[in-house]
Amino acid sequence: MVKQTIQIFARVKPAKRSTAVYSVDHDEHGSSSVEFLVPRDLADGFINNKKESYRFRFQKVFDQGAKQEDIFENIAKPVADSVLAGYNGTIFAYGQTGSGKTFTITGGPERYSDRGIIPRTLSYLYQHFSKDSSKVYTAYISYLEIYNDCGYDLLDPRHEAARLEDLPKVTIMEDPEQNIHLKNLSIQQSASEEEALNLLFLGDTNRMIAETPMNQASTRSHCIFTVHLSSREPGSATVCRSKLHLVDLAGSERVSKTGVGGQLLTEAKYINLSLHYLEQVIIALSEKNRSHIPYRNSMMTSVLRDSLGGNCMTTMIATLSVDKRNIDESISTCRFAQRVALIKNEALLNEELDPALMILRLKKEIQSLREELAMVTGEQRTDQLTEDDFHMLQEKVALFLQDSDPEAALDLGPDLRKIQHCFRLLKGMVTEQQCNQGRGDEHPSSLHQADQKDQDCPTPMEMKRLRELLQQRDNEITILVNMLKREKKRAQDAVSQLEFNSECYQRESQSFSEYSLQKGFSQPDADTKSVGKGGKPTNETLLTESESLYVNVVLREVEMSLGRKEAFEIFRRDHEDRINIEDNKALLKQRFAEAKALGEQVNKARGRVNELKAQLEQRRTRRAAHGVTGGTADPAETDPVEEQLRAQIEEEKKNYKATFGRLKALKTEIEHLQLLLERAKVKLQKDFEEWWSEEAYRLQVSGWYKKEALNPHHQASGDDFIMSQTVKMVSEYLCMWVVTYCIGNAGCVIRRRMQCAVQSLTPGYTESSIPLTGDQQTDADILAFVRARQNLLQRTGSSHQ
Ligand SMILES: Nc1ncnc2c1ncn2[C@@H]1O[C@H](COP(=O)(O)OP(=O)(O)OP(=O)(O)O)[C@@H](O)[C@H]1O
Repeated sequence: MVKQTIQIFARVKPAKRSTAVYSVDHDEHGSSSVEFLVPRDLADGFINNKKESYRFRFQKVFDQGAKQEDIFENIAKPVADSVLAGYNGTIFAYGQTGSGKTFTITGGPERYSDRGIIPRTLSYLYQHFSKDSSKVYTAYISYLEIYNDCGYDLLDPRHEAARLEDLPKVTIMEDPEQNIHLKNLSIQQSASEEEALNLLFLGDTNRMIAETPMNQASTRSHCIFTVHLSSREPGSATVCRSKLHLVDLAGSERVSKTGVGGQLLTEAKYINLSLHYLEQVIIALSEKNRSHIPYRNSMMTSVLRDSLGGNCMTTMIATLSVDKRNIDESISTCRFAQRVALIKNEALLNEELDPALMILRLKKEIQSLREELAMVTGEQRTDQLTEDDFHMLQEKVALFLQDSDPEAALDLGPDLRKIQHCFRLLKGMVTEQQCNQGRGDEHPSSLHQADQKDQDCPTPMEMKRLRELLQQRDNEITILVNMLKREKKRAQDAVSQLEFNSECYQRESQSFSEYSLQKGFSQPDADTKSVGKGGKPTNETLLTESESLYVNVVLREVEMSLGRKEAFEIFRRDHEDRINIEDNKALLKQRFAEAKALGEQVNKARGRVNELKAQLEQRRTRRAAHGVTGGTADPAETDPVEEQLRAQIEEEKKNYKATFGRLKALKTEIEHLQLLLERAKVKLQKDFEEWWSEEAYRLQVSGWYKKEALNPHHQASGDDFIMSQTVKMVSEYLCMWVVTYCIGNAGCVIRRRMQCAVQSLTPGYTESSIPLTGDQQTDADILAFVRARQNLLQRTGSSHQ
């Protein structure tokens, strides 16, 4: 058992504005402290008015310049090591909103170097798994979000289709030993770093998708990313199980400071309540002689029960913002950390005997003892083996070769005939493999076969792994092909939808004019029929209005669909993340080129090794032949040429290994960049959808407004009404186009342009009342369009009279 207090660290977020006066000191024992100096006039609220200096001690304080790598090396790596050794570990980030919790735990969305604790820890764990061949490791992952004290599974694939509230809630169950179990939380196996990162990406994307302006889940929810690890030595029945929780808590600011109401206030209360319960648990734990710890008050404290005062090595990172206006919250965060530092945890090595493995082992032992006995007592059989026996033995040998367990045995019973047959089978396989290797030597790409013939020919375990890798790649290809097919279909659908919409538009315009002719709007007495006394519309007028509204809606949909694609292009161009996306794309391209160059280097090194090996082989054969034909050279004597060739081979091998290592690291970076780009794409799409529906709504409202304003035309002439409404609609449609095409070049915010367009269509506007963008070219375009529109209106008006 390891007794340890919770380790506390602080990280200061780089400040953009003027900062408060603070300093960070490191002492000779390796710990450090942060001191805030608060001038009297700034000290308000809960801060003691008389005190001006606040000093807090931490294991280490990371000032503004600290890199993500430093944070991982100093904070996360020791915890990951203890998790690998079989202890539970937790790292949680605590601090006010925007102080850098997510940046520290998950990382920034822009650069590869901004990867946070989770991706770096995953990388570290999987590297360890591949290096340590003394144990068999298995990793599972879960990702829980706690929002308004309800739990949600971030790895639930239904996230994309459903709202957060509609998803099944994760609930807490307790067994008689008071162990916590989470119902509805999936735990997914992850065989590689790539799979684990994909799960992290899936969870983060789900979290982002569930966000709405009213539900900024990332700020208001707690997230717990957990790696469930189990390890055992091959053949051993003792399993070591440990858990690593990486926790991003919700913002810790006080409700009064957030200045929110309604739904946000409810959320803020929940957050504060759960953080308040966390504080209560921490106070209770730091008090001596407290028997009851109120873990059950909130879901978060229940889930983290082991991490707080239990069987866990826990580390807290206090994230601090040193902007002047945030200083009180930073002091409050530090105070909280000081209390946390008093909590003692007792971490146990989580070893247990797996009963199933134990039974299996004992069964095997009994069986082999029986076989031994049969051999000793001479119970041998002499009749011939049947075809079925041969078949069964072949299968057994195949299974035996595939088994990754080095202690696996061929279970043949006390039957010499079977044992001998299996030996024959194995001999046949080895001979065949040697023949293949001989052939493979001639091929430059068979480095491993040729190069490591005598040292490291692939073991059955490696073969199995390669086979699985192949299978996985096949699956990935299938998924990608399906995705491509889907995308292609979607593109085709979009084109046919576009064609359909323009047809619709033409048809509707046509039917609209036919309809208006039928309804007699072009006849001079039409208005007397449709308008009742006092100018009030009769039922017939109302019917006409609802019909025209229908046409109006169709036209709007048409114009939206037609403009959507172009609008998306412009939206994308103007989006705040564009520069990052472009940078990442460029970086990805560069990395691909680097990877290609490294791949070529690897291949060259491989080729050179094979060439040198062939020379070595030739040299040996020549020397041997020379010895046989009675030459003078002594075969036992060392040959300097051979020595040199060997040295060159070693050198090339080193070169090959180093380049291959670099290529592998580059692959991880490329995969990460691809994930960053994918996430940026999802965000862009989501932002666009929001903006687009806002604009659609705005246009709808403006349509209603104009229809109301056009009501006097109903009374004057139905024909005028139809004409002017059609003109308005068509011009609005044109406006959308002009706005998206012409003005787009100016690079101004598209929202503003749409507002200009909508405002220019409202009755009673003048040229001078049109809001302009400030860009000369753009403003000239807007004014030219508005004038053209006025001319069109006047011309259609006069030709009508
Ligand atoms: N150490 C840092 N270096 C550079 N940028 C940082 C750092 N810490 C935070 N940021 C940036 O500050 C912004 C806010 O950080 P982050 O989202 O991590 O805060 P948070 O505490 O998780 O907030 P919330 O409670 O809303 O989730 C982000 O844009 C992030 O990239």
